[in-house]
Amino acid sequence: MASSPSPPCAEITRYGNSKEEGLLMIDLERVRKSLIRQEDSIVFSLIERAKFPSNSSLYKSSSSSQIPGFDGSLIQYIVKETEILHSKIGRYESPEEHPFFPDGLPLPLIPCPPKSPEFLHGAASSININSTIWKFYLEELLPLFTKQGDDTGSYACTAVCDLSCLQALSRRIHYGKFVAEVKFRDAPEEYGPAIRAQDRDALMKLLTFEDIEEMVKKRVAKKAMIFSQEVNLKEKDADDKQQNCKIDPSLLSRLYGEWVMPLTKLVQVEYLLRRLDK
Ligand SMILES: O=C(O)C(=O)C[C@]1(C(=O)O)C=C[C@@H](O)C=C1
Repeated sequence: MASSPSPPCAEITRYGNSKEEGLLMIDLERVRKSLIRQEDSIVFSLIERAKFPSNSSLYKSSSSSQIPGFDGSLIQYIVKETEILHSKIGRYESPEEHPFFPDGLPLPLIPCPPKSPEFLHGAASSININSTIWKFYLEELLPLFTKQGDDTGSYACTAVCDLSCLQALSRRIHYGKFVAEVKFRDAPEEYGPAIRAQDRDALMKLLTFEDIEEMVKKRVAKKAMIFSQEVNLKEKDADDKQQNCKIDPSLLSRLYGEWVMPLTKLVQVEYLLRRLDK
């Protein structure tokens, strides 16, 4: 009975025989499953980025001086140009995707499937915190999990890895919109008064589950350890596995505890504040 979703959301399935009766089925368990799956992409993309040194010149304006007519760093150039291409093929028609440089993006050149009933409130499209994600990634995260060094020969590959990391983090953090919508639908009588009072603190309290956050932090650290092991056919002991990690597992739990979950919650609050807008 399930037909493919439209716009192309990876995780949301539309049920029903016709467009009119189609219902978007999504619950907290399903949303959390998606967040768990997205952890894999984040951990893998960070492992890939950690192969290269910090390459800090890549993030300075001078790095793109040879590109005519472009004012910005090489990483900005690569992300901007990639987003132009992705926009032409309809990537940003999906409510799960958010560009880092939204101004002046071209419309899709290929036909996008007709829109099914929106799951999110219309105000969702006005929420994009990628400028905050960009800043924390470049200024706080990169110095933590890359080794100091400059290798001009690897700039392009480094930037491509940065792009994957940024996109994976952005998708996960903005997924807070879906989490918030599900929570609101589950308990409108609890969220309604806080929304009408525009009470950020009350909303934050309502949507926070500390036990889940602890579990998430432990799980991502474990994933970092497992995914970044050298796979060896000979059995290794646990200490050995820990030492050979390509990325420090405790960094992953710190990343989630200090940035990923707080920013996901910020997106949830921003969304809920607008949830009853007409
Ligand atoms: O699972 C939830 O309920 C969420 O809102 C997601 C999330 C997270 O970002 O992982 C955020 C807030 C909660 O405190 C727990 C976890």
